[in-house]
Amino acid sequence: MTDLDDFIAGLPKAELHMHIEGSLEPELMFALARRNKIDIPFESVEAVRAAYSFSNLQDFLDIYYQGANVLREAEDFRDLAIAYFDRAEADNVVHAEIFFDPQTHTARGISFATVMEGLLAGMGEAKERHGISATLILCFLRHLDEADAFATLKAAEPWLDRIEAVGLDSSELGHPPSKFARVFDAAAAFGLKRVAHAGEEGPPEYVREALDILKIDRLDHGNRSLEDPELVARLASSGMTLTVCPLSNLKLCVVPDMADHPIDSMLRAGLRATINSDDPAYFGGYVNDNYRAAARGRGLGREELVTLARNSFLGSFLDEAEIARHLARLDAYAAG
Ligand code: HPA
Ligand SMILES: [Zn+2]
Repeated sequence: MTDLDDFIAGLPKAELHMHIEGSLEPELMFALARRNKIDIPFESVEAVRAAYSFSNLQDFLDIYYQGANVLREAEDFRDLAIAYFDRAEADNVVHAEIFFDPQTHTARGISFATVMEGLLAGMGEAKERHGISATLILCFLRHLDEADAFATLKAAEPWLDRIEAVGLDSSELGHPPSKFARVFDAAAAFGLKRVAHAGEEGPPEYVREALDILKIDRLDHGNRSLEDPELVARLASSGMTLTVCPLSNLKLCVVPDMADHPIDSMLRAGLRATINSDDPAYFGGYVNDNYRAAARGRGLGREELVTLARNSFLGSFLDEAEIARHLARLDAYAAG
């Protein structure tokens, strides 16, 4: 490990863009398949990993939804969450705002309650064991229709005190944010915060829709905003947080090479960019791997790394006092 790797390892950070179903490692996939007596179309853990070669977002999503099929019981969701938090603790993640995709499970006959009970149990144990605070972001699958999203919001009603925000994920192209205008309005009326994936593969116009129509509090990915200088200026002046995912961008061919990643351009443009792992089991690394890959690819130094970690707290949905507490720790670390 280099000095910079060590510095990244010790940096206190929040993770704001991580799909819990995307943290399902092949080893756990096999263990759950065995426990639940489910056939999976792979011979070995190595064969699963070998299948993780993607040329775009849809390529990945097809295999990601297939992987989630082993998740059946509340205990499975708990085990999944615990595995993520154990790994996150090793990366000095002190706070995590986690996406989950209820429709991936309810469509298979798994109840909303089963998913919630399992995830909440894992989050409770993470708090106890590691002191990691965590909240949940319910993502609507944008390839499904508005009625399905509304049914999901309805199923979430008994759990709203344990859900921080709604989000929007899955196949972006052809499914603009405006498709979910009324669902996001309804979520806002429940007092939920709003985030959306936009500008990963979709055009800058989708980012504008997410801002103007969904009234998002945070932008997931947002890479293609950079094609539109006026949009960049707007995102910068409004202090919008972008949850950027470097290894995901590389694996899904959003960037051709880490040397071409725009993370430092984003910072120079005044954007509040953060670094996150997206789907760590599928993209070859957890959050510190993402910091390291970006640092190597773009020659980031300590100052930029501290800014990225600072942004992760500033962009979180924690209250001001908690943010101040985390920033004081971060400043103490950065001062050596
Ligand atoms: O990066 C992503 N984009 C869209 N949907 C997703 N679902 C999991 N990860 C992603
Ligand atoms: Zn994502």
